[in-house]
Amino acid sequence: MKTSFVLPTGIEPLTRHPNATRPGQKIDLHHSMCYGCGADAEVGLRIAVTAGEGLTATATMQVENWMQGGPGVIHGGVLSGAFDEVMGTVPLLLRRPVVTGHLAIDYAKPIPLGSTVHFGCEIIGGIGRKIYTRSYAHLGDPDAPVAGAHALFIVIDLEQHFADYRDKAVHPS
Ligand SMILES: CCCCCCCCCCCCCCCC(=O)SCCNC(=O)CCNC(=O)[C@H](O)C(C)(C)COP(=O)(O)OP(=O)(O)OC[C@H]1O[C@@H](n2cnc3c(N)ncnc32)[C@H](O)[C@@H]1OP(=O)(O)O
Repeated sequence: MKTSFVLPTGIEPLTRHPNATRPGQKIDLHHSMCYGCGADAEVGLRIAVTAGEGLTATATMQVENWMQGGPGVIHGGVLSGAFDEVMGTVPLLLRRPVVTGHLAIDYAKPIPLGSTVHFGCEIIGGIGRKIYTRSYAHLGDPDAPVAGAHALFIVIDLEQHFADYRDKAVHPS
């Protein structure tokens, strides 16, 4: 798939944490009100990410009517959010919390409402606190991708990063 994302030189391989979620199990360490994965979010993508071998994962998302952009197809921003969620979850296999620094999406085909989008994702490697990932999406045939993505995630101190915002957090009612 065509992309203009350029990976920097000097990316080092990274290693799965020994206590990481086992292959085949859902990576389930985020909160229930998350727009990307939360079951209690008022509006959300409800993406389930499953750990794969090594530093890989898979995920699925149902394309619902509220996700419409162009007539009959998913909005590009919704797909972008889905890639962000999938790729942002995979660094948990390193047991390192991250936030998105840079996200790049390549749209290859329109995705119809009612589809199930399947995602594959892997961690390419890292440099210091920077973790690079890539992902692709298909509608059932992995040899026919409909979109791809690359991202840079930055490892954060979870407590410190959200310290000024926790009083604004929304909780399940
Ligand atoms: C929801 C979150 C929960 C997370 C916890 C639990 C995780 C559970 C999984 C859940 C899955 C969620 C998946 C969704 C994830 C989001 O959507 S997160 C929300 C969107 N992202 C944000 O809000 C981040 C906002 N930005 C920031 O807070 C700050 O810019 C950052 C990213 C923390 C970096 O700030 P900093 O710590 O001061 O570090 P800084 O020195 O600026 O940057 C570090 C390095 O990255 C480089 N860098 C930073 N930005 C860029 C860039 N855009 N391009 C290139 N290089 C960059 C810098 O140049 C620097 O490089 P070196 O000098 O080390 O070579």
